This record gives sequence, structure tokens and C-alpha cells, in this order.
Amino acid sequence: MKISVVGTGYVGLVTGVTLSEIGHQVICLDVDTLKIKMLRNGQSPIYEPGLEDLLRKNINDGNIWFTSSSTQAFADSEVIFIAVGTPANHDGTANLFYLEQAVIEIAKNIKKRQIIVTKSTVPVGTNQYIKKLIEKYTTVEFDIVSNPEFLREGSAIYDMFHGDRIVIGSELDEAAAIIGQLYKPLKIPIYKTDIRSAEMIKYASNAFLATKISFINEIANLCDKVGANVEAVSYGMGLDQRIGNQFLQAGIGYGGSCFPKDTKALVQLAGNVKHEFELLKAVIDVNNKQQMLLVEKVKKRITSLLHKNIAVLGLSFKPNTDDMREAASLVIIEELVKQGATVIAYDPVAIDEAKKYLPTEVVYAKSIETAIIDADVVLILTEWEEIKSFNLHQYKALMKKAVIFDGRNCYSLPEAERAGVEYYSVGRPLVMKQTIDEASLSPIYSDKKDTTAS
Ligand SMILES: NC(=O)c1ccc[n+]([C@@H]2O[C@H](COP(=O)([O-])OP(=O)(O)OC[C@H]3O[C@@H](n4cnc5c(N)ncnc54)[C@H](O)[C@@H]3O)[C@@H](O)[C@H]2O)c1
Ligand SMILES: O=c1ccn([C@@H]2O[C@H](COP(=O)(O)OP(=O)(O)O[C@H]3O[C@H](CO)[C@@H](O)[C@H](O)[C@H]3O)[C@@H](O)[C@H]2O)c(=O)[nH]1
Repeated sequence: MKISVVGTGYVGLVTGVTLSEIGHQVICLDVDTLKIKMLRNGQSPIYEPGLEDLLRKNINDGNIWFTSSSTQAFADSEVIFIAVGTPANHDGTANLFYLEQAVIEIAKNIKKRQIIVTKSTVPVGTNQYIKKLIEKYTTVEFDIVSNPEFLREGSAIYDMFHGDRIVIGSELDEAAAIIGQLYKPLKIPIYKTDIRSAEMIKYASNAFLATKISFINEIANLCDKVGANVEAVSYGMGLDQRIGNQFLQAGIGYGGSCFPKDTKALVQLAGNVKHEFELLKAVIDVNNKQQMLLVEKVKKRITSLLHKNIAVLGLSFKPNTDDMREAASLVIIEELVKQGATVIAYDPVAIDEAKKYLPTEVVYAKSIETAIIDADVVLILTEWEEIKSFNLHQYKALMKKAVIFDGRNCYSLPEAERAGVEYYSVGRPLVMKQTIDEASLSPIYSDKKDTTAS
């Protein structure tokens, strides 16, 4: 099938490349001419495992092209996917500016009947609005399909080929059938429904996952106070198949380009129809507080942050991506700098991206080792494999005093105990800095009240 994809960001590019891989002829359009130039040269503008290889393969096989010309993009297409950004406005509502621009370009340039598929995450009712907007600019016939995307950054290619479901919202069975056919080689279960329900499935799914995270983070905070271990608790909860074991990883809260904006947009959407979504508002509040909790723990331990050297390991909002949008590191580092700390940051891939967002005072290190030498305290903010597998004894060897605040529970408590570091994690008992000899004499977990003195 001849397919156009509008927007070559995380969703558009991964969708375009995947569709080209399963046998379609794909042309991708973007207003960002620099991106188009890179893509034509087989370079991915984003870090996403496996993406660049698949991109090059399909460029070489003549299955995928890139353009910044709308005329060229829609000249031949049968199906058009819209995958432009829908970021949050200041009030939390979804900003539909890019979508409107894309839709107008489509309407002005289509010459024959098309199926126009919205992949961008959009508030309920938006596809209806898109239909009206297109009708203003063209008399060419078209169908509208809502096809929300569920891929995760960092595993986007894997998710495209192994998704749990493909949701197709349509008013017309024929249009839904064509889109279903287009995805058939992926062998992923397809769920067809009406357009408004499809739009809502996307927001409801993200809101539910965000709720699981805020819930387990509240349980973790409670575990901290009553001496339980959240890891054991989430494992025990997850054994119940009705609960499931995913998205119960306690930490410093959710970030990224989706959960923060989509939860806010759903609260606003509810507000528009005079519905107070109290549960979701609480989920958002818990998340905002969770990011700052780690800084509060550090302050409790070292009293003042002024002139302290703080090494931050991991900057991206999750591992295997260079995406810094709404990363917890942004909020945490800004606060550390505000309080006078010297921040030395390390991330395996996100440093260039991070520089665009972080305060200019931040110093960047080329390795974990150089970041932690002379640090008073280490903060782990992203669970990159390189960070998780970094030998704990190295902290002991390289730091003046190995004090680690792990916002992602990367290490097991016995490992920390064996390394003799002072190890604070989320919802798990504290491991105090001590020698192995001392450990054999005294209990390893000390009461939190004892930890404020340095
Ligand atoms: N990032 C994710 O993991 C993810 C997953 C599922 C759904 N979504 C949703 O998919 C949509 C896209 O997200 P993203 O992360 O890929 O965004 P992105 O910011 O990475 O990419 C959007 C791209 O669209 C381009 N663009 C903007 N206006 C355009 C226009 N008029 N014509 C052509 N190109 C235009 C931009 O230049 C940019 O390259 C959003 O609605 C998002 O909520 C994102
Ligand atoms: O148990 C968990 C799971 C995730 N997170 C955090 O939650 C955020 C989001 O993680 P994840 O969902 O893995 O990444 P995203 O790429 O943001 O993907 C989400 O957002 C996308 C955009 O809408 C959806 O398509 C995906 O289905 C949905 O998982 C990250 O900050 C994670 O650190 C936790 O704190 N604990």
C-alpha cells in the first residue's frame, strides 16, 4: 500500500520504518528540514535501539522516502498517518496547533480519495473536528480513522512488532478493514471500535499506567515509614494476576513526553464536561511530590547543599532513550543548583539533549568514574544498564565517603551491604555505610532517625 506519514518524531518515524519493513511504500513528511536531511542520509535524529539499522535497510531497498514537500508527500498516497506532536498547553489542555497545520496541508494537497489516520494522541472529539476542518479545504472524498499508538520509547521498534493490540476507531467498516489489512503482517490482535472510544482508550490507558506508578510510589513512601520493603510488596502484589506485575516499580515518579501531558489533558477533558477527575488529579500530585522527595532525603542527610559536589547518574526520563521531555532529572537538578550545589552529571546518551534543558552551571562527565570522583553524594536518576551494572565497590574506592541515593532501586540491598556503602533507595530500608566486620556485629538496617548526622 502507498502510505504517507506526517511527522517524523518518535511515533512517525518508527511507524514509517515499520510499515516500510512489512512491505508498504512509505513517504514521510516533516516541516523540520534538518531532520529530513539527516533521514535521507540514513541517520536517525533520535536515539532508539534498532531504528537506524531498519531505516537504512529500507532506504536501500527503496521502501521509504523522506520529504519536506506536502505536494510530493500526498501525490500518490492511499493512506495518510498523522503523527505530529500534541504537547501540553500551559493550562494542561492538548495543544492542537501542529495537528491543525498538518490537517490543513493534507486537505490542500490530496487529489484522490484517502483514509486519514490519526496516530497522534488527541482529546475525544478531535477526529470529528479534523473531519470538519478538512471539508473546509477540499471536496475530495476521504475517511477518518483513529489509530492511537502505544509504543514506549527505548523499545519502540520492539513494541511495534510485538504490541498487545492495535486499536482502530472508525465510522466506516470498509476504512477500518483497510487499516486492519495494512497491519496484518504484524500479527497483532486488532480491536475495532468507534472513533470516540478509540481516542479515549489512549488517554485511559496512559492514565491507568500512571495511576499504578503513583500508587506504588505512595506504598513505597509508606514502606519507608513502617520498615517494609516495596520491592517485596510489589512482587507479592504482582503475583495476583488481577493486579499484574508490571508498572509497579517504585522510584522518583513518571516522566517523558506522554504520561505527564496525557494525564493533565484527561483532567482538562473531564473538566470540559463538568466532571472532576479527582483520582487522576491525586495521581499527578503524588508524582510531582515524588520527584522532590529524593532531594529532601539528601538534604536531611547532608543538611546543606551549598558548595556540595553532587554526582547525578542518568538524565533521560527512562533508559535507552535520549528524550529529556519531563525527565525527573530536570526538576531535581534545577533544585540542587538553586540550593547552591555543584552538579556533575553523566548519562550514556542524553548529554547533548540534556544541555538544551539543564541550567548552564551543570558540569558534564564522560564516564561514571569521572562523575563520582570527589562527589559528596551520588544520585541515581535513570536505571541505564551501564549504571545498574556499575560495581558498587567502585563508589567506595572513588568517593571520599560513598553515600548513594538511588531513585530507581538499581542495586539489591545485600549488594549494597556487601560493598559497605551508605545506600538510600525508594521504599526500601536504608543500608548504612560500614565495614564488613562492623556488619557482622551490628544490625545492617538502621533506623532512619539515626541517619541525619553525617
Ligand atoms: N513519543 C512517544 O513515545 C509516543 C507514543 C505514543 C503516542 N505518542 C503521541 O504521538 C504524537 C507524536 O509524538 P512524538 O513523540 O512522535 O512527537 P515528536 O515531537 O517527537 O515529533 C513530532 C514531529 O512532527 C513534526 N511536525 C510538526 N508539525 C508538522 C507538520 N505540520 N507537518 C509535518 N511535520 C510536522 C515535527 O517537526 C516533529 O518532527 C503525540 O501526539 C504523542 O502524544 C507519542
Ligand atoms: O513501574 C514503572 C514503570 C514506569 N515508570 C516511569 O514511567 C515513565 C514512563 O515509562 P514508560 O511507560 O516505560 O515509557 P513511555 O515511552 O513514556 O511510554 C508510555 O507513554 C507512551 C506515550 O503515550 C505510550 O505509548 C506507552 O504505552 C506508555 O508506556 C518513565 O519515567 C518511567 O521511569 C516508573 O516509574 N515505574
